[in-house]
Amino acid sequence: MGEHGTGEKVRIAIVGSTGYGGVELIRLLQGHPKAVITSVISSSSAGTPISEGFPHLTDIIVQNLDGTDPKEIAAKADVVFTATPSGVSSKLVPGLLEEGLKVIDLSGDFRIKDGATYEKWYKHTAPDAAYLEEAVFGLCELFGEEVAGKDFISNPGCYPTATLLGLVPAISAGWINPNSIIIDAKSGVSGSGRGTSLTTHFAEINENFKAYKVNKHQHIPEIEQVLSQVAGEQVTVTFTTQLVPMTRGIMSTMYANLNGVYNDEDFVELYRQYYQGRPFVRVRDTGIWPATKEVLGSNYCDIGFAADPRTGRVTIISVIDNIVKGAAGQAIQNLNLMMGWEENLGLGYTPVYP
Ligand SMILES: NC(=O)C1=CN([C@@H]2O[C@H](COP(=O)(O)OP(=O)(O)OC[C@H]3O[C@@H](n4cnc5c(N)ncnc54)[C@H](OP(=O)(O)O)[C@@H]3O)[C@@H](O)[C@H]2O)C=CC1
Ligand SMILES: CC(=O)N[C@@H](CCC(=O)OP(=O)(O)O)C(=O)O
Repeated sequence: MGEHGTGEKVRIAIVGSTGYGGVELIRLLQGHPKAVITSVISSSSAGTPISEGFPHLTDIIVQNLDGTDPKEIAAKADVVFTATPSGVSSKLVPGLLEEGLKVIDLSGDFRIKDGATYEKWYKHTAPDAAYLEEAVFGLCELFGEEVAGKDFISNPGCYPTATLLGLVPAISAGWINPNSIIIDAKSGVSGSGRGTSLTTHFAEINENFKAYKVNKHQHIPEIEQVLSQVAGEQVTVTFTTQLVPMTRGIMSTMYANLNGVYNDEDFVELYRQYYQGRPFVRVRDTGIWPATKEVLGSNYCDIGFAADPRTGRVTIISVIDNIVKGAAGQAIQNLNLMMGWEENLGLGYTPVYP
């Protein structure tokens, strides 16, 4: 067993390794100095080489895909990432935990602490309350200390990651009215996973820009849960999601009423202080707003501001790569924190540009 401290690598299994999140976990973990992938898992293609479906992994991952039996996974791995759809993770994870595996789940199944709220937004049966309680919500920059030493982490959603990193410092400081927040968020199409659908096929998305799930998106309760905790009062937000014709990237543009007179420099200073020592949040100088390409392929979240004394509002712009900081990268950041390693171990990717 490759435990921390023995000099051996920690053995990793990836369930859902044939999806976008799983394939990105493979890419990023290949360069991790303390972890080694020992099992890539598929519920539909077990027994075949992963390079059959993903030729870019030829000569990189040579073993065949394994099946989903928890005992077999536990025989090969110490930590398992479940990069599986919501409604699937809730059924898989309990068996994996029972086998003594450490689990990092990428789905929305264990993020919402109240089962009834989860069922309302996700339309799936909620996991048992004991698992919801055990799961640590792994938004690393906010709850990293709670992740250390734990066995079960629920990785945050892509939109909530960009949005919460953009809003929490200003709410914590009392600079904005938490119940005035409007979030206008855009995502590349990979955010909806590898499966094809009418909304995401080329002719529908190319040279197009469309809103979806307006006021009904399943990430609303996740965002409100954390903002309410930080604000110390019930917070509700207006949240609009839009698909843009690009592969990766999320831009979350947030508007809120200011509680006082603050300028751009004040915001830059507040956020730099808040995220001091956190390697993956970069706060832009005034007047320089982030773009999705500036974080592409990396675990960075870049944030910029425009405070407007004329309207009494601030605009906060936050960008991430949805599959890295919004999924696989943050999941590895959680692995690092869970194991007591440096937060940025194996994650020092420079953004791909252009
Ligand atoms: N894409 C993104 O940007 C983000 C995704 N997420 C979340 O991460 C998770 C994975 O997303 P993503 O990779 O995009 O999704 P994909 O649809 O691309 O992949 C999901 C994978 O899950 C596997 N799967 C499906 N059913 C089962 C099952 N019953 N048992 C085991 N495995 C199963 C499938 O592989 P197979 O058929 O081979 O088993 C499939 O490849 C989801 O919960 C998603 O919401 C979170 C943040 C961002
Ligand atoms: C572009 C796009 O379609 N994105 C997806 C993100 C889904 C996701 O990540 O789902 P959970 O976090 O809830 O598991 C969506 O908006 O539903």
